[in-house]
Amino acid sequence: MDALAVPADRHKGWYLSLMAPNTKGPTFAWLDPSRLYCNYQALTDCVKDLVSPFHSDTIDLVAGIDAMGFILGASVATTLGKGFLAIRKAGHLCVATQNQSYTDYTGREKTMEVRLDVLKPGVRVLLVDQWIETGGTMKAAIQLVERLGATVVGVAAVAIENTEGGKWIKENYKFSHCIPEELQSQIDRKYMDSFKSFSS
Ligand SMILES: O=P(O)(O)OC[C@H]1O[C@H](OP(=O)(O)OP(=O)(O)O)[C@H](O)[C@@H]1O
Ligand SMILES: Nc1ncnc2[nH]cnc12
Repeated sequence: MDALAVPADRHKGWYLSLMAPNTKGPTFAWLDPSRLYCNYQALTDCVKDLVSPFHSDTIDLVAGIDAMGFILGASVATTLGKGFLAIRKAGHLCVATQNQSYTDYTGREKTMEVRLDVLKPGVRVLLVDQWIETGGTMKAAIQLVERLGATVVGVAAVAIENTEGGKWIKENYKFSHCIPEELQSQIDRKYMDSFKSFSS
């Protein structure tokens, strides 16, 4: 599908067919949702789907995870009329931070960090990232927020894979994602049927 096209029938999750397949091998994530952000209607509908389960929740702040979680997180924050907090990969914040190490789908040990002067008891946070595969990244972000005494209201991502970690998040936190039930198995096998007709 043309990156900027908008179909007449915008069925649930229509924008997922804008995702590009990985052509670069196993050190990269397997699907590329960032192509859908190029399409204004796709990004708008995606963010609407992510916020919809949280309409009756009190949210003080949206936190997004470095790097692609910044795009969705900031869009979610402005849609909700809330501020945005960046959870960064370590080494970029020039202020006092709380750090958390974790392992993600690459199997490599990484560290993320968050500033100390925003999260505190009573602050209710919606965590946003682009994708949850092993759940290692999101679990580390949850730990960071909770170690500072703030509350995780919920977790939002374009997709939550049915891995052990993905299931743990779904069982323990309120969540939202954009994947219709009938497409979840394609997400879990990291190959969308729409890739068969994908042309860039
Ligand atoms: O559930 P996990 O196995 O922890 O993987 C999920 C993470 O992987 C991706 O980020 P990645 O670091 O690939 O890229 P980015 O910096 O471009 O967001 C994704 O956006 C999540 O942050
Ligand atoms: N399989 C995957 N597809 C897209 N983004 C990801 N981030 C982590 N794993 C991913």
